[in-house]
Amino acid sequence: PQMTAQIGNFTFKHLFLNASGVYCRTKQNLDDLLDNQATGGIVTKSATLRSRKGNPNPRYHSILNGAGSINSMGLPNYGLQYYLDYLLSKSFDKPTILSVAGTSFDENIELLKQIQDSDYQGMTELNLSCPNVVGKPQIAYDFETTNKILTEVFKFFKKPIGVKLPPYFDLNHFDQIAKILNQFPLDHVNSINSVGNGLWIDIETESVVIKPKKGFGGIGGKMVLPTGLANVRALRERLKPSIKMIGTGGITSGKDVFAYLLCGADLVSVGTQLGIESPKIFNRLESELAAIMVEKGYTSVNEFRGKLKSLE
Ligand SMILES: O=C(O)c1[nH]c(=O)[nH]c(=O)c1Cl
Repeated sequence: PQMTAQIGNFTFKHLFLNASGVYCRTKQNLDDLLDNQATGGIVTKSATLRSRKGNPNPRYHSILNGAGSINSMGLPNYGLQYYLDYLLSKSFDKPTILSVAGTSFDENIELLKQIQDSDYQGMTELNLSCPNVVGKPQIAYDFETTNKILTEVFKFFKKPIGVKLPPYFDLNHFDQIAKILNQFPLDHVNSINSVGNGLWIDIETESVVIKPKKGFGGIGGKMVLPTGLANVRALRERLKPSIKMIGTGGITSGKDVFAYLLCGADLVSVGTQLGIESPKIFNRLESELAAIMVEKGYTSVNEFRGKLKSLE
């Protein structure tokens, strides 16, 4: 069955991406993802201008035997130049998405200016939703600042760009963020990032399980699937068709991928479960999705993408 997607001028021959931050910090990670035949493209760890060590360990913990994850990594990455060098070091047979996350308004602008002035011709994703930089709010929860940043960006940035959003939990917030995003020539929206500032406790030790922020961190994995589905569905219904959708959050099976496609996702990305299973997960997800499509008599994802039924 035909499982492909298009974002702007980029054709994805497979529907699967890594979620930024998982299995994508090093050039070796990115090559492993690239070499996997079931990945449609690759996404880098969000880059800052300079290399960052990130928050102190322990900063990641698996919850309830892999039902979820909590992380407060703190944006550890090798800096924009490292990822640009990698992306300019060879030609790629799949689309690449360079994720960036400045820790200030000015850093976000400078990151994008350097990408605009570089020879990089792939896709860029502005991460507006990192929940783990101590003292910094998630930009996309501040609608005015989000509008201000995107207004400034589109004065000079002419290459393909999308945004990574945090989960919203209020229908009016979906209305507000969609109204802002619809004003800009965005290629895509990627929803959701981790559910910010959860807390996990070890009953034995009567302690939190990660060190940064007194144990508070972003929640990912299966337990955030309902939130991810809702955000993709709500944003798809509100965003103009030219803004394509990457569905992220809690994918562990072909059924979850099918659900995201029904909500309108063009592509999906996998984080927590990728960290557990390594890139071979993409082969499993693709064959599970194909089996569901065959069983239902679908020959192309276009026959059911975005066609989630309500109960009339
Ligand atoms: O702590 C992190 O590095 C991190 N962790 C997340 O769960 N989402 C993000 O966007 C980032 Cl930037």
